[in-house]
Amino acid sequence: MSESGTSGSGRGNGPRRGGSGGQGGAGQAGRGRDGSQRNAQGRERNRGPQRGFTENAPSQRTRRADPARLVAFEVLRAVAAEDAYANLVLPARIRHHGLDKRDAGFATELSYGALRGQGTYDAILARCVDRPLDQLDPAILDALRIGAHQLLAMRVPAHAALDQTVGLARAVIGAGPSALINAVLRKVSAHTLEEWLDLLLSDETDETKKAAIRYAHPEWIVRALRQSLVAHGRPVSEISDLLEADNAAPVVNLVALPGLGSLDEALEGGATPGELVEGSALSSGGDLGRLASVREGTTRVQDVGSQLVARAMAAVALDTGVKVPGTEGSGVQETDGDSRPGQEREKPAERWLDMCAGPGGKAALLGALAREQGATLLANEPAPHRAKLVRQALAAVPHEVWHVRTGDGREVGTEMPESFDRVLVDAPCTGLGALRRRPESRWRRTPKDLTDLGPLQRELLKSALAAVKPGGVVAYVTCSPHPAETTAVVSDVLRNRDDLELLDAGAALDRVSLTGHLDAGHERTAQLWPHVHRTDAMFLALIRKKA
Ligand SMILES: C[S@@+](CC[C@H](N)C(=O)[O-])C[C@H]1O[C@@H](n2cnc3c(N)ncnc32)[C@H](O)[C@@H]1O
Repeated sequence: MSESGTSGSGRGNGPRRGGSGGQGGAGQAGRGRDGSQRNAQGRERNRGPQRGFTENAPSQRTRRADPARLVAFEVLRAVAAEDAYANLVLPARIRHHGLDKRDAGFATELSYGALRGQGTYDAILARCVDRPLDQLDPAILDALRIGAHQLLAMRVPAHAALDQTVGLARAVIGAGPSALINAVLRKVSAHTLEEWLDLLLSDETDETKKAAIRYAHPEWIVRALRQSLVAHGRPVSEISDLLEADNAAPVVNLVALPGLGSLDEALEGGATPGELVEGSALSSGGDLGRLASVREGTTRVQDVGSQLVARAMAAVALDTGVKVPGTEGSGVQETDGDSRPGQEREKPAERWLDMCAGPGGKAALLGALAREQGATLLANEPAPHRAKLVRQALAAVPHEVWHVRTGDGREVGTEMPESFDRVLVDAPCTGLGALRRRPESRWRRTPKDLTDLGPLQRELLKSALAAVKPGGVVAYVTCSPHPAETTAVVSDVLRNRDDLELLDAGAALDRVSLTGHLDAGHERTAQLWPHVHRTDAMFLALIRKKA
């Protein structure tokens, strides 16, 4: 453990309401660098004027960069300057600097929290800097964001947050800016996060602007998520819970590939059985590489929402032309014509297609399910490096079950018409339903992404509908709840087509869930939510081509 006050890390969250700023986490009592005592929640910090800063001038303070803070700073710099993804840069920087487990946790919390909370922190910093933030050197601004997150949302003693952030700036930006950083962070530390929010929001009447600052989301995303709640039949009053859920670090979910993997080792190691879908568990944290089944690839990290939609696609009834009266369109109650007693016929193996497979999370689960059901899977992905990841993901599934195609999904419908029994279109989307997973993405996305992706999403769905056999089912999935990429795509593509029927996706999800009542369905499509189901906001529509 470093001596730099990193022992007081909170959980991997963005800014939170509440004076202590921290919730959850180990919260052990400890002594800071200056010997000050912290209680179990680290609450000696955030006391405004009472806090005992060292009176040293910045030039007399720490001159070295604490490795955990340096990692966080490098992550923020790579995200801002190189358009990097934090979740890819962070592990590489942690390895490069050889951080131990605890410092790695601190660096994760600091970098993810500072990135998620950027909107709130920038609003606070703007009150503490004597010029517009965009006139600051971007590296200084990133150092200030790191300092603000420590001061306002982590259980780091204020003096350590200041001293170490100034030390970091001296080491990596230069001596000049350290006085500015010191002065600004002192101003930031004069209030708790809740006090800052009161100050910032006291004169604000616009509810969108208020939510944007309080929950650190761009205003357009606040509006988009409100619209999404309404479109999927949920009360708009849930918006605060949804925005707050985006700021919580997601628990790592595991899936044991059916028929191939086992969760025993994970459960013995402290994982908790998943409550929503069979074969899943909530990881107890730590290095998952310690689990042999994870190393083999038979147990994988996968959001429960992804597991549910993949299982629903694999389980939904195909239209074999034999109907049970009163169950038309349910997608779950029709009998399989081939399985009637006394009339058994050799059933040809089903062919499944995962049209947008990279990096292969759902393909691995579908491959395992296909093996169990005697089906085969074609996993398609146009980007060669992602197609390689799909092969790696599928490596644990016997090779005769699957094949990876590197190509454009829009061409599959014409190249392989009416060839597949089940098709998954996990369409490229804005990812507005997975903001908690990608801390920087909310600041990177723009409303234009929604309009740009629309034509591709429609073409992929049309291609899938051309590729599916009569009686077969297409699952259209996004990790976004926005109506422009969910319900609007489905209704546009289904318009004027009497050969297609929308199955009840909510019922199909219920059927593969452990609870049997997810309450995700609305007008025959289904939407999962981080604040309701603790999953990514996955959308599912199931479209069957009439036999
Ligand atoms: C949401 S991701 C799929 C995630 C994947 N199903 C999984 O569970 O790991 C969308 C994928 O679609 C791919 N994609 C983009 N354009 C495509 C196209 N024209 N045809 C097929 N796939 C495409 C992207 O490269 C990306 O890998």
